[in-house]
This record gives sequence, structure tokens and C-alpha cells, in this order.
Amino acid sequence: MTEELTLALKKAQQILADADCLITEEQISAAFDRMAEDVTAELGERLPLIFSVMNGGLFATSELVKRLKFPLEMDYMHATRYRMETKGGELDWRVSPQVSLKDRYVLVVDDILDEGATLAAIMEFCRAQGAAGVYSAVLVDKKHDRKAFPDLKASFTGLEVEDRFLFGCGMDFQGYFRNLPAIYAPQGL
Ligand SMILES: O=P(O)(O)OC[C@H]1O[C@H](OP(=O)(O)OP(=O)(O)O)[C@H](O)[C@@H]1O
Ligand SMILES: Nc1nc2[nH]cnc2c(=O)[nH]1
Repeated sequence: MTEELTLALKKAQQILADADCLITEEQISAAFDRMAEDVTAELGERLPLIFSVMNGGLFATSELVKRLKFPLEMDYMHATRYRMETKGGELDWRVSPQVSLKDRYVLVVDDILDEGATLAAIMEFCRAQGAAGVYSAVLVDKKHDRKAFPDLKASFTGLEVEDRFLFGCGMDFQGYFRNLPAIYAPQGL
């Protein structure tokens, strides 16, 4: 490995060693079980189109769909507004859905609803495309009063979490740790 990569590895290892685990793997798994039950009750007979919001939504989508035992279709979209930062900026639409949403029941899956600007824009886009019903599922909803509009909620929420910068379960810290099966907050953030 290059010296640069070795340094990056050591730094990342230290961040993880110092981080607080806020939600355990067992709690995450139980949350996905509950969400899957609720999604099945609502969409099990609707042949839904499930969209993963890349990159953060990949983990949650995988965990959710493997618990859904009914016919559905999967696709993805890519919108980002945090990039390598811990504060959100303008929403950058990188990939729009490539399939028709007209008359379809759509479920948008993401890792986190924080301020909600990302999800709100995606939901509006899906409605404008003529979807018959637009639903959202997020693994975590961050508790604070900075939502894009009051009472903004996902249709299906796994867990509520305190107002700290999070990583794990799809969420990255400086590009790392999306793979971790539990949720952490770095020291000091
Ligand atoms: O509720 P908001 O404040 O809008 O934030 C939530 C969004 O932020 C993260 O994406 P990010 O922009 O970091 O892109 P990524 O998924 O590629 O990491 C996350 O995956 C959500 O899509
Ligand atoms: N990794 C990460 N991405 C986010 N996007 C919005 N909030 C967060 C957060 O707490 N962590």
C-alpha cells in the first residue's frame, strides 16, 4: 500500500475505535424486520417499484428487500447533497430513474432522513412522473427541529436517533464505513 493509503487506514481505524456505538446490529436487524412487515402490509399486493437512493440507500435497500417475500421491481437513483462533508448543501441529481413511474406504486429507500431535503425532492420528482402512490422508507430519522418542513416523516421509519453525525448502515464518514452493520457517531461530532 502507498504511504498515503496506510495513513488513511490508520486514521479511519482510530475514528472507529474512538466512536460511540448508538445503535447495535441487533437493534438494526429488528428495525428492518418491523419495516418489512409494515411495507408488506401496505405494498404486498401493489407490484411496487423500489428505488434505492445511492449511495447511502444501498445497504438499507438490500436489508429491506431480502425481507420482502412478494413480487416487486428494483431500480436506483442517485442524489447527493453531503458528499464528503458533515453538512448538507445543494442537491446534486446524478442519476434519475430510467424506468417509467407512471401509474406505479413507488417506494424510495434511503439510509437516513436528516433535514429531509433529499427525500422531499425525490418524492416530489416521483409524484411529478405520474406515480399512483409514492412511499418512502428510511432506516433512521434524526431527531431535531431543522427538517425541510415541519412534521416531515418517511412513510416507514426504522428508528429515531439522536442529533449527531452518524456512520454505518450505508452512512459514510469521509467515504468510509458504509459497510458497518451498526450505527456509530464519531467522537466530538
Ligand atoms: O435528509 P437530508 O439532510 O437531505 O440528508 C439525507 C441524505 O444524506 C445522505 O446522502 P448524501 O448526500 O450524503 O449522499 P450519499 O448517499 O452518496 O452519501 C443520505 O444517504 C440521504 O440521502
Ligand atoms: N453519513 C451521514 N450522512 C448523512 N446525511 C445526512 N445526515 C447524515 C449523517 O448523520 N451521516
